[in-house]
Amino acid sequence: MLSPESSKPPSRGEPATYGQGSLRKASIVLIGMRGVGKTTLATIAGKALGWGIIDIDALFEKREKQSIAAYVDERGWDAFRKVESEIFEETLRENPTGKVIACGGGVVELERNRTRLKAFREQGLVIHVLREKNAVLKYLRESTHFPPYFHESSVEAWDRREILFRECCSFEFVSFTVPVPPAPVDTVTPDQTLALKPVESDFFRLLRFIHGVDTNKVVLYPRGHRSYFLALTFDDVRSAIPIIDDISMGIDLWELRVDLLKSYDPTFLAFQIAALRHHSSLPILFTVRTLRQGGKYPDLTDQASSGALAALLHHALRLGVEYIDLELSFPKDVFLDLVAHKGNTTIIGSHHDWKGSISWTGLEIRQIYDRIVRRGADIVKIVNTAKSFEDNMNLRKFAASVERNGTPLLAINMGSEGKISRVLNPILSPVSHPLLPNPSAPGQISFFESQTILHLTGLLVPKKYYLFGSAIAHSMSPTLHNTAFSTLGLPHTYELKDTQNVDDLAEVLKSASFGGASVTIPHKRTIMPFLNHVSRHVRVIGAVNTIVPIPGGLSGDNTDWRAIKTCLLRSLSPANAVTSSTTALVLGAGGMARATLYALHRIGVINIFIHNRTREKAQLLADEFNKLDPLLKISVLDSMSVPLPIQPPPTMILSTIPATAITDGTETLTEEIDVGLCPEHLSPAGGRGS
Ligand SMILES: Nc1ncnc2c1ncn2[C@@H]1O[C@H](COP(=O)(O)OP(=O)(O)O)[C@@H](O)[C@H]1O
Ligand SMILES: O=C(O)C1=C[C@@H](OP(=O)(O)O)[C@@H](O)[C@H](O)C1
Repeated sequence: MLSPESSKPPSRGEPATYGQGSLRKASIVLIGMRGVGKTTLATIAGKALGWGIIDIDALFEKREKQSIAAYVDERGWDAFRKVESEIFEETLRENPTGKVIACGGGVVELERNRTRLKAFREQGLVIHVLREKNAVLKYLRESTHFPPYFHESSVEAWDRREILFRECCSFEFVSFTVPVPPAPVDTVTPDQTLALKPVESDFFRLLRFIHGVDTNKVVLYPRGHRSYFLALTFDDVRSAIPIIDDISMGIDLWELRVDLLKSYDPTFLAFQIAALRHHSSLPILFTVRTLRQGGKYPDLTDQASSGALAALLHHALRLGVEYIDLELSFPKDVFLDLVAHKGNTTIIGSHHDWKGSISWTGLEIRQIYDRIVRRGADIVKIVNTAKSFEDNMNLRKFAASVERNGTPLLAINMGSEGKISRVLNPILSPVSHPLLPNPSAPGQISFFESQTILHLTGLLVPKKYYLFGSAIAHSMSPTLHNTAFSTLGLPHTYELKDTQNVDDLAEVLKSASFGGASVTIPHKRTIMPFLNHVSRHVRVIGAVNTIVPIPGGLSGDNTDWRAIKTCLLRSLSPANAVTSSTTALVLGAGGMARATLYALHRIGVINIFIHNRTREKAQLLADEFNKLDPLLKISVLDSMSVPLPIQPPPTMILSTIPATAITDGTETLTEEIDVGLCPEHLSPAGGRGS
């Protein structure tokens, strides 16, 4: 979101894959069945966090100077468990912070270990790792290094232990099986970590959420924009995966209607949530509706059924869902207990009235709102049923009356006469999609329909968006943006504004219909005097590529560096995670090179070489950035045909020069430059120095 920002220079040293902020150092303990990938995940996470990695199985073998299989064969399981427990206890005691600890699969067999894990959970993180049963059992069948269990099969041990892992953990993580190149037992090779990149990215999403570094929440009321969620009404969420790109268009959040799923088994649910997360970055709302509430979950009739619901909702917290919906009619103790343990999960307290027996103008509706607030919900959701069109007006008046209360309200009317209330509701409006099996509530409309109504009723004003630049006829931006607008039902347009003279843009910038612009050469710097604010990134990079009108004027930002940063982080494996010896090579010393240096600085790369046709320009740029942060060591590389003067070879090589010449038909604006790379720059070890 663009906003006027302070002139404070951004700090460096952002961990390469984790993000900045309140990085808590409490150690992470990984538990789970044999072969699910605890050691592998500990290696990936430890490297990316820059934390120590401890594998308890490896410690055992080191201490006993014998393989676990040989030890168990010689002295039996009880003797093994005794020593394992001592090592486990010692490891947890001595490493409360800064370590990722992989436990042996049988650690939960002893009650004292389980008690220890539960105690550890209070100060650190105990994460239960899961993987597809078939894939793990296949691995176990093929592996020869495990001692056999005496009294049961792997499957029996699995089913029995799963309950114990769940009982002892703070969170659960599904490590989906990806094809990995083979490696010796209990080792994780660089090629494997690269193949396991999707696992790393799933795991860090969970970690960022748990630690509050990025809780992936929908921004409510961002400058008048509305937010939407789509209720997934499948009995198995994997049915949504092939259409996920289509159905996610325009929405901010998934609602997983858990009551409609074909099973409420905790492992099935863990895989359902993980599958959705694996394919979409949108946050998830976990909703359970009972039969009486219009859903499919059995009605609560006694203590046992309330207990089962409470367990299901607690499981949602364990899965780290971003939002949970709690009905006001759920037992009060269940509601309050969930609120007390919510961590970074947002609680939506909801009330549904299928008959429309409560009026929006009476006292009772206010009492319902207040009761939900008193229970500790973060957002109140009241769904009534419209009997007349006027009920929608009364709803909006009620919403206005509680607006200053502080707890956001999502209020809609069901039924055909209530449709307009769905359009007018500003936050988290439930929408349907034609590709879904059926709407989750009567009167639900799609995102596209909602935008069309907003436009036709004058509530969504058409805006004009532009690309400012010269010789831009080839740009794909109009096609991209206009396709998005028409697909989403938005009335806006995006067009090219092709000019060499920046003053030609003044009129467009002042026009009431101006919605925003992308900026390219030659205006990235010269546009700045026309703007009221520029972001702190722009101040360092010295170029604007995005203009957004905000209250109080025009704001300029630079998103080039973000794209470069994202691209780099996506391709860095934990094996070549950024350290103080990581080196980067940048070609070119123009505007894009500035954004590149900035992106490198933000991910913590301090050793940078710049090569440029004109040496002086590269030197000026290096000097300027070196002054920004004394830790930076940027130097000029005179020739591309010699190796870098320091080892290891560059982990990243970034070209900021045009791949082809750019002309405007008459004049060559930039030439095509052929840069030959020295073979030593392209180390087969990818900058890992080996
Ligand atoms: N997500 C995954 N996809 C594919 N293979 C995996 C995954 N996670 C782990 N593996 C592989 O499974 C095997 C067991 O992993 P390991 O980390 O040793 O498990 P654990 O420590 O839980 O016994 C290794 O061969 C590893 O490469
Ligand atoms: O399941 C078990 O009882 C065991 C699992 C192994 O650990 P991993 O799960 O780390 O492979 C290892 O501790 C030992 O073979 C016992």
